Amino acid sequence: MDVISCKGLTKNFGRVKAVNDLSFTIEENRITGLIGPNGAGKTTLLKIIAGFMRASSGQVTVFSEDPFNSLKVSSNLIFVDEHMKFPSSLSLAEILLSAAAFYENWDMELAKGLFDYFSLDPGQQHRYLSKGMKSTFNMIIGLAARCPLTIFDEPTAGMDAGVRKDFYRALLRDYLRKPRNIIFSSHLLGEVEDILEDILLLQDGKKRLHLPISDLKEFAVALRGKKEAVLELTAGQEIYYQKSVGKDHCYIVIRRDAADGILKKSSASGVEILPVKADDLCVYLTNRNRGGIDDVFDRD
Ligand SMILES: Nc1ncnc2c1ncn2[C@@H]1O[C@H](COP(=O)(O)OP(=O)(O)OP(=O)(O)O)[C@@H](O)[C@H]1O
Repeated sequence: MDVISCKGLTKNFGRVKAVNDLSFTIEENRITGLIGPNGAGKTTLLKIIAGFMRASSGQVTVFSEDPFNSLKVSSNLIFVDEHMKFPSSLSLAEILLSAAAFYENWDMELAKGLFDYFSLDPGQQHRYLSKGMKSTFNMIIGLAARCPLTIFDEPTAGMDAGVRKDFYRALLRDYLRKPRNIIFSSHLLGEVEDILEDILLLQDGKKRLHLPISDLKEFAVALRGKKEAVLELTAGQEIYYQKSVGKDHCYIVIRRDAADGILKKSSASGVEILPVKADDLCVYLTNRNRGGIDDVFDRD
């Protein structure tokens, strides 16, 4: 069953198309990573899915309903981001108690376990938490709420590397115990790829890729060797990334399935075939300049 379905979804802000003709479906009980560079449209898409914002055109259904103004969607969803607000008079311990009364599937044991593990102070007020501690507390609410649709929009703002690692592990452990629909947005795939099942890669509001993470890891290959040999082998192929290596060598990334014939010829021409890491590939696919930052310096 599809939990989320979008067809031709578009959101305009004046002349900016934050979400541009987006079509995809998300099946039940998946952890999907929504990945893309700054301004790709991740938050806008998540807000439309959550029903906080109406699309300009196209269709979106969540649990088979239009999420905008839907009680069914809002009561089955939690949206975790750095802007989460709680009543300012409540302490953290009181917020946990109110959350327990509010969320049907709330797991207080999990909430308290994580709360103690991260050494949060029950008497503290949310607004006085440091940035990283605020994100940690919001993440605890997001996990313990055990909502059928759990959306994390860049949830790790301010968290140090150790807390981020613990959070990813906690998310995975809890998901395995209680599978549900989780969408997790991030600029960086590298840190989160081990917990994701699928990835939806956005660029300029458009879908660049939507596939299982295991397929993404096999999606492209790099050819490295003498410039003329690599250019000859990759002639006519769509090049995702290209850089010079030393004076007369180069490194070019192309799609693996386009490279079948090339792979056979490569050893004869002394060209190496290398795997491409999933997070590097996402950066290459969403970078407007095929040579990355080097393009700025290699103009002449
Ligand atoms: N309320 C708004 N009014 C006008 N433009 C907006 C508004 N919200 C978003 N935008 C624009 O829409 C585009 C997509 O923004 P969005 O915040 O969805 O991207 P994002 O992928 O979440 O970015 P980031 O990773 O930097 O948070 C950007 O060009 C942004 O400036």
